[in-house]
Amino acid sequence: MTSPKRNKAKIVNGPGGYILQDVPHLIDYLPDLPAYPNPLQDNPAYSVVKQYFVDADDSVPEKIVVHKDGPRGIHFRRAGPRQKVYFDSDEVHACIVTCGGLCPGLNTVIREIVSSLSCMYGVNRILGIDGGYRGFYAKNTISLDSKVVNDIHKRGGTILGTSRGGHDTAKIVDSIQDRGINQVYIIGGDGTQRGASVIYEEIRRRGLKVAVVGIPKTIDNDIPVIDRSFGFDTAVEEAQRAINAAHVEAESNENGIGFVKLMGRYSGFIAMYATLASRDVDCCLIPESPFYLEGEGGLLEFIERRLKENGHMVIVLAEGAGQDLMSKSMESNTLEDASGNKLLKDVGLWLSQSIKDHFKKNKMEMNLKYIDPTYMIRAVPSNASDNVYCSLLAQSAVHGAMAGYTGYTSGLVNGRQTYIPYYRITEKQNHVVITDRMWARLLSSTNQPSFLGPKDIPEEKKELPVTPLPDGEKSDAVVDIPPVTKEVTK
Ligand SMILES: Nc1ncnc2c1ncn2[C@@H]1O[C@H](COP(=O)(O)OP(=O)(O)OP(=O)(O)O)[C@@H](O)[C@H]1O
Ligand SMILES: O=P(O)(O)OC[C@H]1O[C@](O)(CO)[C@@H](O)[C@@H]1O
Ligand SMILES: [Mg+2]
Repeated sequence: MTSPKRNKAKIVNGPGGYILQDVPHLIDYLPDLPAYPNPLQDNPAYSVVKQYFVDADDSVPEKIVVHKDGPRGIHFRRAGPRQKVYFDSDEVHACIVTCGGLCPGLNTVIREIVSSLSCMYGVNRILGIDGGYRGFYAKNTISLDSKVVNDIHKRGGTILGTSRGGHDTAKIVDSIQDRGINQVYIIGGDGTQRGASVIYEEIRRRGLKVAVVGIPKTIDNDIPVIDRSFGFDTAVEEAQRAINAAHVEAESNENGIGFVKLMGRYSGFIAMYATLASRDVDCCLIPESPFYLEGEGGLLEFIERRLKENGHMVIVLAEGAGQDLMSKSMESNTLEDASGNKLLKDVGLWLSQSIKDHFKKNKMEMNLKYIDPTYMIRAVPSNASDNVYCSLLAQSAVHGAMAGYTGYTSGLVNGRQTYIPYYRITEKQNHVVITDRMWARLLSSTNQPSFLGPKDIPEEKKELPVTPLPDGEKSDAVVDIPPVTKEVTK
């Protein structure tokens, strides 16, 4: 096996095309750090477990569908407790920060980081950073212990507060250094993980013994590599309530249309899964699948047809869908939020109005009810399945930091907890792949048009006799994990 160059991607190659995309360790740049036996070995809860510690060589494959003669492919380091730790419990001074938009489960992750540090590793100095990255240098900190966080998983939001913008690397690392913090847990989406990566680089440049750990958060499920993000199940489940209401309204009115807008700036996962779960949805519109309004095969023609057939219909729309269509008919929008994310226009209002105008013009009766539950969905506490997921994620994050790993995001890959190097998390976004089977499943469930002409389907898709393994995209592997949803009666 060969080792990588310092400070670059840590890649380990093995036989049969095995590749480990490893994460940094504090001893990569502080080679003389002492190690200690893991205090968990004396923890009565684990005394009965046969093999509690993770084997140093354990790794998890990125793709589990393989061809018999194919290479073994990319692997990630398996998360979990190690025999040796690189922090003495008394020496640990940890902090937790939450950044970006809200997401169900944030409080559960905070609670479990605190519990894991204090109950498993006997750590008693844990700080909460108030209000996102800028809280490191512009606000006071909050002391966290098991008592303070005891009930927080039952609440939505984040007890620490969050924000966009305000990432000043030098000021943040100065604050970490001045306060003597040596473990930094950063919970947030793609932007946050980019910020975490820069913080890690600066800490390494300064030669500090500080572990920087990311925990991926995104209600949109737009973070690549991982199976799904925490809070996503809850969001899909909560979306059912809005879709149910839309269905009731649509059914009770002549030519009723129930129209629901869900979150999903660039990725339509919530809309796709909420549609599949509900079975009441006639049409799902997501950013990845362009559509058009007028003419043969267009959305308006489909709506007319469905109303004639059924007398009512339900449409689910992700907020990022149809933005190009809207900007053709409105002034273009260059506004950004404090983090530099483009601010979207309300496609729901625009599309509802376009549908209303069309029916008015054609003198057809139609009753459209527009429901926008987006912030209500984001603000709920996480459901049972997400609570378990958040807890395991947080425990894995803590085990990794205690074992001296740094510069990684803790994440679930093919059902296993792993440590993923930042560059894999930040290099691209996870999108619904509309030429994959999952989107086809949705189309066959709603019977909506694909809005794709033959020219839009790549040549190789039409001709290949066998399915190639997806290359860069997580594709089926990402989307095949069904969210836990409440049963919905039609
Ligand atoms: N390239 C970057 N370098 C450093 N910091 C960044 C970068 N991109 C974003 N950040 C910081 O990360 C924080 C969160 O970013 P952002 O608002 O984009 O949300 P996010 O983490 O992507 O979450 P979500 O999109 O799910 O709401 C902000 O404080 C922002 O300043
Ligand atoms: O909280 P804000 O800034 O309004 O952000 C809303 C955006 O955040 C997200 O929920 C992602 O966190 C997107 O789905 C949505 O577009
Ligand atoms: Mg983001």
